[in-house]
Amino acid sequence: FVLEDDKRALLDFMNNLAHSRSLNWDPNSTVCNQWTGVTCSEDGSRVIALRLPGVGFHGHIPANTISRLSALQILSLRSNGISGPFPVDFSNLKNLSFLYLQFNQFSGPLPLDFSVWKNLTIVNLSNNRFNGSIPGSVSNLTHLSALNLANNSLIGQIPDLGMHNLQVLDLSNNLLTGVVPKSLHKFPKSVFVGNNVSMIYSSDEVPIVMPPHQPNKSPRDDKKLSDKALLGIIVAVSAIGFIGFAVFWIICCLKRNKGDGISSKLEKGGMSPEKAISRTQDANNRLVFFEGCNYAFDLEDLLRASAEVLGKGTFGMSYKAILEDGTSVVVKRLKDLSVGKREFEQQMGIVGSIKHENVIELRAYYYSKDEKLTVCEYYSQGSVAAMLHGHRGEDRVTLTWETRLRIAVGAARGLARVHTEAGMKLVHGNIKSSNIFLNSQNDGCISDVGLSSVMSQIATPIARAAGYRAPEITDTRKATQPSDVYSFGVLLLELLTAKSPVHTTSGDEVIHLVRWVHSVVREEWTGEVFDVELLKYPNIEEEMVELLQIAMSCVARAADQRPKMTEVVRMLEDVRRNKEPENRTGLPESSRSPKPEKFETKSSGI
Ligand SMILES: Nc1ncnc2c1ncn2[C@@H]1O[C@H](COP(=O)(O)OP(=O)(O)OP(=O)(O)O)[C@@H](O)[C@H]1O
Repeated sequence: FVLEDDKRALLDFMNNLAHSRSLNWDPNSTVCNQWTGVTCSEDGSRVIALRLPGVGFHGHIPANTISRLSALQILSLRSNGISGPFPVDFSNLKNLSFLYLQFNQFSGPLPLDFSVWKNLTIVNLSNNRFNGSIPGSVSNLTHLSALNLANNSLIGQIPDLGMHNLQVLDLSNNLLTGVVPKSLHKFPKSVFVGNNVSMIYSSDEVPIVMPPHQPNKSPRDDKKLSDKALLGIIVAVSAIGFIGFAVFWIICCLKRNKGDGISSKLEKGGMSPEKAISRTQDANNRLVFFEGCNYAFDLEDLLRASAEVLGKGTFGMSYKAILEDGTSVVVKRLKDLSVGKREFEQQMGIVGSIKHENVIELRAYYYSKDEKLTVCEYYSQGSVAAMLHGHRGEDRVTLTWETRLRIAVGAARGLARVHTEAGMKLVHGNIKSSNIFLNSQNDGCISDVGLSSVMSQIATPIARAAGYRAPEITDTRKATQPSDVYSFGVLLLELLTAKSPVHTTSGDEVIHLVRWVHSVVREEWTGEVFDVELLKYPNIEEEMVELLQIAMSCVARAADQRPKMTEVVRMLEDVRRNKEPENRTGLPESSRSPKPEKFETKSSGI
């Protein structure tokens, strides 16, 4: 077997199973490093893990596809809509250790002979429509540490699953009958709840009958229930599910030893475990992905991903989450939305449709009563704010003039693109250096598009945000395209001066960057404005002055005197064009704006 065979098996699988989100499995690219959800062995010779949760697969798993990946150790097809029987040919996957098929629509009996998978460690087949009995062969799996068969329609007696390593078990909400084997009495009662089984305790020999089975509820059934009853059921099922899931995932996380999950981080943020889990259990509240998103994850992935707090922003906490397949994403937890679900979805729909190299793509969002999340890619170089104002020690990398120009031009192009959306009406509303990142070409790109208009008014303006706000803006939700231009002008000043929009001097004097630049320029000490770090670059003075002029036109006090973003892009490209021979916009030489003879500012009245 060689990797080429595995590649063909994967392509056969993808091409023969319908899926609603596209996978970046280009036959001409390298399987091991580029294909979403695929992990290879260290020597790159075989595929050892396939993780494709939440890809929108539906239909039966095509025969003789995945089963050809004979070196496969991890298979995760969770949270799809896969139907049909458990694939018989999976018995060829002799090295399988982790099998996650939960939240699908598999039906029919479980495989009779589990002993073919000698290495199986974690099996999760919960939330499907499996029926028939639990095969006794499961007890031959000596490595098995977690088995979740909850929320199926399994019948018959529970076999003696007293394997030494089994630490997590969930058989709840099936149609099981009879007496729970003694070897399983070490597990909590919640493991068996929702069946018709009894437990005989050796101490008093009194049978305890477990509550009867509650059939799985589909969203269609839910409609028949009153809101109160529904709430009750959700809370009850959630609480039961939580215990099983929590223990199950704790084991997984401990095994992977990857640190705190985002779920716990969210809970620390003030949400009760029941509420947190009711989110994961509610099939209607799925992450909404945008077209072209190659990510293969679902809410469950996010909640259990290893997470790190990035910081608290104006609209809530941001977390970096590392998913099962190693992808890093940023999850922003939005607090205090000012709009309802429909308006939020509409706005996210507009933002998610923007595909531009200078706009950080919104990959997915999530909306429920308790939680509103947005998901975008993680930019490892950090924000422009961190680059400009972060650690100034010896190991600090200074932003070169070339980089600053690339940031300015890129961010301007991104913002100009945003302004063309929603019938030329979309507003960013929160342009600032902590929302600007560097893309793979080291060009600036902007994040947090369109959030300000769906969030509540910020009661007490945060000083760092206030420095970017146009003078006419009193309500943060009512930002306009001209006010975005003002904020962009402040960003340009920040790039030129390396000073924060509002900062204090050593004598505790509060300095407002725009006013300070105005006063310095008015006194004709223009040279004093620029970051001292820039002075080491030869022959850039003229360009710096040009950039300063553009910045000053953007921060004009009167909104109608500010240029449009398309104009700003053109002016910035002209500055850059002087550095590069190639013509970036294709504009003829004659249409470029003339270079200033002498630095002049438009009267801004500040
Ligand atoms: N996509 C991303 N990649 C890397 N870091 C990010 C990303 N998005 C946000 N961050 C970082 O996470 C931290 C918190 O971001 P967040 O956007 O919540 O707050 P902010 O930018 O400080 O303020 P605001 O909410 O007003 O935008 C910031 O340091 C920000 O630079």
